[in-house]
Amino acid sequence: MIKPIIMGNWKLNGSKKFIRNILLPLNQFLIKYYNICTVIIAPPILYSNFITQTLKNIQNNFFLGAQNVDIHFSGPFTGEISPIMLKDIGISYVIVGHSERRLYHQETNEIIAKKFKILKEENLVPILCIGETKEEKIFNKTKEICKKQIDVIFNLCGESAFNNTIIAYEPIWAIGSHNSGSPKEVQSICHFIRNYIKSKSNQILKNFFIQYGGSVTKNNAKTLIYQKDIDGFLIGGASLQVEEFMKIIEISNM
Ligand SMILES: O=C[C@H](O)COP(=O)(O)O
Repeated sequence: MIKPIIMGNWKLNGSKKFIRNILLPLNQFLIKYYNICTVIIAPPILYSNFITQTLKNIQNNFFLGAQNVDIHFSGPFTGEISPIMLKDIGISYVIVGHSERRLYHQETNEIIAKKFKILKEENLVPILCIGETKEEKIFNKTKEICKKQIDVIFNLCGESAFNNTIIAYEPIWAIGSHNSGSPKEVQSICHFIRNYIKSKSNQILKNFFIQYGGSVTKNNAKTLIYQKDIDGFLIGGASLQVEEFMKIIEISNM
């Protein structure tokens, strides 16, 4: 069995107090899971330094991630953060293509592919979010949408694009909805995604993982993580509650 990769995406939430309350106990808790589980937290990026200072002895299985990156390495791009800067402050994993970025910041598949590419050039691990809207699901277009979101990456980055990467399958209708979709249904899409990526990769795919995201809680984590093609979770709301998040980590390692 592979080590589950559990990521908390804090989105636009957090404060110094919140970090102390959540991350100090979480860091301690992770001692138990040394070497059997990878946990990543993506806070608002400006807190990264405060987090490393506060935690001091950060566990080896605990990483900081970022929620976004720019498509440039440097230059006159006000308000942006480059992959070089992320690497410089010790970030290893970066979310790209989250549906909230696609929706509220007009990020197209093409922009997302550029972000994916620049991260790979800096040897950072992109976590590419893909998934369909409710309407697309109703019209049975889930696979078509996922394919499209994947193809644009292959087109820009070549056949080895998905080595050392993660795809987070996040159906948009499931995000923050208290409805994760049935584990069987999620498994079947994750299986499709893995096979599709394998079929388009020119060589044996190395270090490629699939996370599921969308209303993951301690109540549904167990049946979801038991699915063959779900290697971990990308968690929003439940990552903001320390007890709940720790329970999900515990369940994912049973
Ligand atoms: O990045 C995380 C996802 O958007 C899932 O959010 P959620 O767990 O609150 O549904």
